[in-house]
Amino acid sequence: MNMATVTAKEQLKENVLAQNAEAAAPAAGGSGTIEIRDLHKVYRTRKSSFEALRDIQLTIGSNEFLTILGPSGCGKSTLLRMVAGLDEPSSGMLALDGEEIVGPGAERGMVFQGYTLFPWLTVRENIEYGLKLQGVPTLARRAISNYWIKIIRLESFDKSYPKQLSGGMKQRVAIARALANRPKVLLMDEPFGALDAQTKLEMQEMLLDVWQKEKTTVLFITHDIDEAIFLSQRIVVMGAGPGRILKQFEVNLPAERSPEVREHKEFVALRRELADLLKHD
Ligand SMILES: Nc1ncnc2c1ncn2[C@@H]1O[C@H](COP(=O)(O)OP(=O)(O)OP(=O)(O)O)[C@@H](O)[C@H]1O
Repeated sequence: MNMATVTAKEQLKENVLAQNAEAAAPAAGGSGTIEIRDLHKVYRTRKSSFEALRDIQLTIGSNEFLTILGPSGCGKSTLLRMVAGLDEPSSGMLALDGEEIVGPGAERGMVFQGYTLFPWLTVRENIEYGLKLQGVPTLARRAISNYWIKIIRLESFDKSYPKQLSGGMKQRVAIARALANRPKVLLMDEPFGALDAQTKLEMQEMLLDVWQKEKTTVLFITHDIDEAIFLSQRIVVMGAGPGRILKQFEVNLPAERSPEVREHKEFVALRRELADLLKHD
């Protein structure tokens, strides 16, 4: 076989893989709009009850990057768990594209702070996991995982197991695994909280890059003011006792955010305003 034939064959294989990737990955479709109305959450035990969330009203638009910022214990994770369908409201309603959320669903991908990869699966197998469950054929799964492995720049780690990866690498795989299923909504609970400062900044840039390509609605949780401003289009600040929305801020910074944006006067002013608000709550 001469070189030209080999190259043509490889090209053909690439083309088939690419077509499969497009065909197999369900289009993100729908809009990914989340509506939260009159939401209350009370945790009850036999002896006591604790009001974790009071009167939450929030709409998160299609493809919006919205961050919930607030101190420890203000109910951020409780709220996210309800959007994920992992917990039920005591009263009120949550809906995705007009359909009430009554449990978990593939159209909502999740990334947590703790590394939740399957330790017995390789990087590639972790990314392909959800696709396999959905019955996506092998060739198409391979094409999709190739795409994601490239985006998260782990080409030489596709056969590695989670224990062989750094914290940042594991979180990149977790993001790829969630997005490989093409969810309408990506729910992220302090996903970079356990990373060192430099890795955290790199991950924030990677996430913005991916979000701009994928056009998914992102609901992100953090208690890091700079992280919230750098990533978001809108920031919702929550306070504790009981957990409630204090104030919302539009982030009027350019969509393309380079690290220098942190010196922007809008950024600096918003940082000050948010810090004041959190300090006085
Ligand atoms: N299953 C539960 N039973 C009883 N109380 C709970 C339960 N889960 C959470 N809480 C309480 O509800 C409040 C909100 O918790 P939540 O984890 O949502 O806060 P958070 O803002 O995400 O905090 P952190 O930033 O520390 O993760 C806390 O006071 C917590 O103790």
